[in-house]
Amino acid sequence: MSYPWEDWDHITKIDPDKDLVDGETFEDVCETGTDALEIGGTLDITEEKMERVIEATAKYDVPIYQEPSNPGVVIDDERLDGYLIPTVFNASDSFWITGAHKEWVRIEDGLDWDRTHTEAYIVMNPDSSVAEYTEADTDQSAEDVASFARVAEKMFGQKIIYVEYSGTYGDPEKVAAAHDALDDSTLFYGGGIHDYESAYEMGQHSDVVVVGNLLHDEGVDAVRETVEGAKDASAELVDAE
Ligand SMILES: CC(C)=CCC/C(C)=C/CC/C(C)=C/CC/C(C)=C/COP(=O)(O)OP(=O)(O)O
Ligand SMILES: O=P(O)(O)OC[C@@H](O)CO
Ligand SMILES: [Mg+2]
Repeated sequence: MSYPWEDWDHITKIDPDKDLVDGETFEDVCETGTDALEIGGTLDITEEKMERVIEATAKYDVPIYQEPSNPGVVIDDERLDGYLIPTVFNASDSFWITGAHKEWVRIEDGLDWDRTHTEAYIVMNPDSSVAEYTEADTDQSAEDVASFARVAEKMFGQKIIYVEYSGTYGDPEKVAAAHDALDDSTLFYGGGIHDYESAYEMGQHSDVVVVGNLLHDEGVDAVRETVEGAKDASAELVDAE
């Protein structure tokens, strides 16, 4: 079976609680060359805010996925290509590993399993709200990160492994260790990507780079540069094979 993210190099993560830069539109976001949009954030996500982003982005060619931060914010909307449901492998509170998922499945009947996929997060920035929220143990060496990645792929069948440094640029050595540990699963990297160089570097050590804050802080021109960095790194990896 093949999955859409196997062809992606770059994702733009849109926080429905934050605005775009003045004068920019969601059409501009869709024209950056990014391969997919992930809509979600940790704080203050409401149904109205989610719907507003879906409404504004669904008409373009770029696939859109919701990434819910808790079961209460999932939107049932045919225009979404699917749902990317996090599970945090290094959370201390099991609610963020399987508990929230159990609650979700218990309250929702008729989940669309064909459009529902999981992302195995390894949360690495202790100062991020996602680390606090999930009580993640971020003190992980490169070997630890690689081992989590391998466990996620081989023992838990995860198709997407996500090394998450949300808000800060990560350690390329740890990201590379996760990448090397995987056979077929797709490695997402996110955190602090802010220009061509940073996207290019992490693009060399992962399959897909995820860009979040930059869109809301700097805007679409900056995001476009990161698309170029990620695409150039990916093209080189393909050439090297
Ligand atoms: C079962 C369902 C439907 C949901 C559970 C989902 C889980 C386990 C969520 C855990 C938290 C998580 C990994 C959320 C994903 C989104 C994310 C990392 C957002 C980053 O949040 P920001 O609001 O940008 O905050 P920081 O950058 O400060 O971390
Ligand atoms: O906001 P940034 O630091 O780009 O991080 C992107 C993403 O991994 C957040 O979940
Ligand atoms: Mg963030």
